[in-house]
Amino acid sequence: MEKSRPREVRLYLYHAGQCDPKKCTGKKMVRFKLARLVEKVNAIPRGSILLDPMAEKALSPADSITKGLTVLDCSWEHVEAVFPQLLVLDLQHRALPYLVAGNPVNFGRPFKLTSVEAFAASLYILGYKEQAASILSKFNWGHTFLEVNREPLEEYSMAKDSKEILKVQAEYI
Ligand SMILES: C[S@@+](CC[C@H](N)C(=O)[O-])C[C@H]1O[C@@H](n2cnc3c(N)ncnc32)[C@H](O)[C@@H]1O
Repeated sequence: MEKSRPREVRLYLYHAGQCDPKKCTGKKMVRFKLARLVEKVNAIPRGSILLDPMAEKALSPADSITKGLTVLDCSWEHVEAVFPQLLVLDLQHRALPYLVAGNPVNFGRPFKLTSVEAFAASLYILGYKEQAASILSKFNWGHTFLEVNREPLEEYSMAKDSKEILKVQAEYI
């Protein structure tokens, strides 16, 4: 029997305190109660998907999101040091496939997404398109992310598994 699908995905933000909280998209999501702030690394829900730009496996519709989705909001300068430390925890590390930033600071830059963009891309790929649009709607540039990535996002959301995601990605790189 098919597992029941939650109506919305639970979103968790672990904030490493390395960026300006006024500009941080993750902190803004927490203020709007769109994501729950996790204060300690050990409090990240076990079994949840951790969006890790260095992960070997790509996120795909085959992933189970029943335990939720976690973004680690840290400075890009520290990504290579921070993520490997979390490999000891029971989390599903997943990288997002090729997508470009839609925010005005890094517009058009591939792979390096803000926290809200990473959440929205994941939700879209996992079939939670309304929730993706809803979290982006709190940012005046948010709709741009979906507009510039609509085609790959649609294709990724129809992929069977991580291998198929990589095949689709190859069309765009
Ligand atoms: C490095 S932080 C920077 C956040 C930025 N300070 C902000 O205001 O949104 C962005 C986080 O989003 C997730 N993320 C971004 N791009 C990603 C990718 N290509 N694959 C997987 N996760 C990604 C990761 O959890 C990453 O640590």
